[in-house]
Amino acid sequence: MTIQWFPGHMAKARRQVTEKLKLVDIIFELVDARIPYSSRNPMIDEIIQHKPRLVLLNKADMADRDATKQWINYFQDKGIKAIAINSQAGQGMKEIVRASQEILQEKFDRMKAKGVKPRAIRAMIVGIPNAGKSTLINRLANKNIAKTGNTPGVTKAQQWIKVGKELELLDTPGILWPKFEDQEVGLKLALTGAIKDTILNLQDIAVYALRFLQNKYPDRLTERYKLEVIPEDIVELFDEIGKLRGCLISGGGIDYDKVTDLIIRDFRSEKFGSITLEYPNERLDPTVQ
Ligand SMILES: Nc1nc2c(ncn2[C@@H]2O[C@H](COP(=O)(O)OP(=O)(O)OP(=O)(O)O)[C@@H](O)[C@H]2O)c(=O)[nH]1
Repeated sequence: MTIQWFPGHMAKARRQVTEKLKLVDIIFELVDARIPYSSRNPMIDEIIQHKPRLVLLNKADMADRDATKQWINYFQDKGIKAIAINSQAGQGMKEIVRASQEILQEKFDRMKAKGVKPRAIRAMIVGIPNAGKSTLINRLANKNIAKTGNTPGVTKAQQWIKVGKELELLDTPGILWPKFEDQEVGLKLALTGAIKDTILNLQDIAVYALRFLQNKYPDRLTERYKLEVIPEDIVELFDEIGKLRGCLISGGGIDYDKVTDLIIRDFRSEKFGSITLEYPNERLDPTVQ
């Protein structure tokens, strides 16, 4: 699915989330653990207002463990609970329920004191395209998708998925737009697959990946392509990888398109290992001192 975020789309996406806010106790904000800053919706705080939230650092299996810990602390410092999960393998699912209960403990205690009958926590997942929303919903539903009846009192019928006795999840997630504030954010989104390749120049994405590896993980780059040295010059680096990998055009020159595809594919399929593309201490968020 190609999503083009025009102002009208953004307004609609926002309205859809806003409409459902009143139905839930908590928002599960799903972000990509490799780019927790760039994969957050820039207006999320404004959109969800004071609704309790749990940040889920998804695809933690593809991210650097130490970086993920730093991100959890970063959110904690902002007063937001965050946990690392792997929706594909179903890791962290119990933790989601536990963390939600912890966050909502006071609210539910108050309800109990007022004599309100105990009920399951109601939640909704929001996130940018490709963050893993459907994968997480399927995991939490655990194949036994037990759609409950419509919630009375709302004009449009809502379907809820029961997750054990403790949690009910809206079956349609809120899709929000990513940040488009600068080129680097765009490159990170493209490299991790959050935006369609056609939006950005593929070679720019591959160059970004190579530069990142050159700086942060030279050993992994050397090891993957069996490089003797890593040329500083990016064209030379493309040439070297092309030669070693046989990415050649018929006359014998380097086929840069092939090298480009190779690098992007290798990154996405974790041939360079688990990698986080941004750290909280890089002062990415202008609102953070
Ligand atoms: N390695 C890994 N891959 C994941 C994880 N969660 C989701 N994926 C993969 O990420 C891709 C996107 O997942 P989806 O569940 O389709 O994402 P979505 O947010 O529903 O995407 P849209 O429908 O575009 O909004 C799929 O290829 C999933 O298999 C995870 O925790 N680890």
